[in-house]
Amino acid sequence: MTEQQRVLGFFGGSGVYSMDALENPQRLEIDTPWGQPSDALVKGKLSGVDVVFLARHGAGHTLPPSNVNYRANVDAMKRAGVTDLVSVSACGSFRDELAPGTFVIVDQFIDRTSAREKSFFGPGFVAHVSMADPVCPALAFALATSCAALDIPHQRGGTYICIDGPHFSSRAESHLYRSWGCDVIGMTNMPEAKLAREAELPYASVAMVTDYDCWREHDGPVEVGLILETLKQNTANAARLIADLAPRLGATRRPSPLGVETALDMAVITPPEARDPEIMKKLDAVAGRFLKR
Ligand SMILES: CSC[C@H]1O[C@H](OP(=O)(O)O)[C@H](O)[C@@H]1O
Ligand SMILES: Nc1ncnc2[nH]cnc12
Repeated sequence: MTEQQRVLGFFGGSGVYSMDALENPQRLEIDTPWGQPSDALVKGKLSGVDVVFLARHGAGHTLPPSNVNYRANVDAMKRAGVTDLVSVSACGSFRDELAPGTFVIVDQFIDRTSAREKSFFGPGFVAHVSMADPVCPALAFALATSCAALDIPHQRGGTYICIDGPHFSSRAESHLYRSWGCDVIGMTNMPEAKLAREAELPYASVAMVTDYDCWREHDGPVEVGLILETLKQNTANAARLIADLAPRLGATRRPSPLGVETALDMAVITPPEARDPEIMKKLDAVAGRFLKR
């Protein structure tokens, strides 16, 4: 694959419900075979780069993490022509040095969610994509470089554990996740990152620390009120980060170093004659390239 036009997709998490800097914003009401995405997508330009934005929880934050239709969101991004996906998320921290306000450029995930649809595939079309390296290093590098250029406190790399929520963790769980080597905790990046890989979309996540979860001996429990205070500062930095990231990545792109754009070539196991035609119809966007080969 040679150079192609970039369309940079953003999932805005808690506190990031719009992208005011978008030039010529257009609302895209996209229906998908998996249901409705969280809201209308908004397409526009940032410094000459095509950008599509979607508020993950809806513009009024009406969807709890397990009710977000992750399949519809990723499928809608693909239908909107997105080529690269970046998540901007709030998270709790498991390390003293990752204080509220720090941005972690995640490179690994642990998926502890269960109450969610996790795959576009199933009976009639079986595929096993690799999640060994779930994050696109080129997107992660650009995010970290932007944070450095903007003096946003950040860490390159980190493991994000994803829980169902909506409850925050117990102290015992918080200690357990720390003992597993997790850096941050949130409720949304899984199965989003898995679905992005199935849809052959390079994915990266910036996890913005809002709190220390509840593992620190003398700290009280996590509370949404305290999180919202930190979110305001994080949201302002998220806007600066996005404004810097778009021109840094540029209007054209090269394939991800991980070969994400052809991930299905190595993953699909069901031969054409055994595939269920009904499922194939639903896969017209996410597996469009693979099915047309
Ligand atoms: C408001 S704190 C809990 C909430 O915030 C995070 O969401 P997102 O990743 O979309 O920013 C976290 O995962 C929870 O869903
Ligand atoms: N402590 C925490 N646990 C899970 N999700 C979060 N989002 C922000 N803070 C969080």
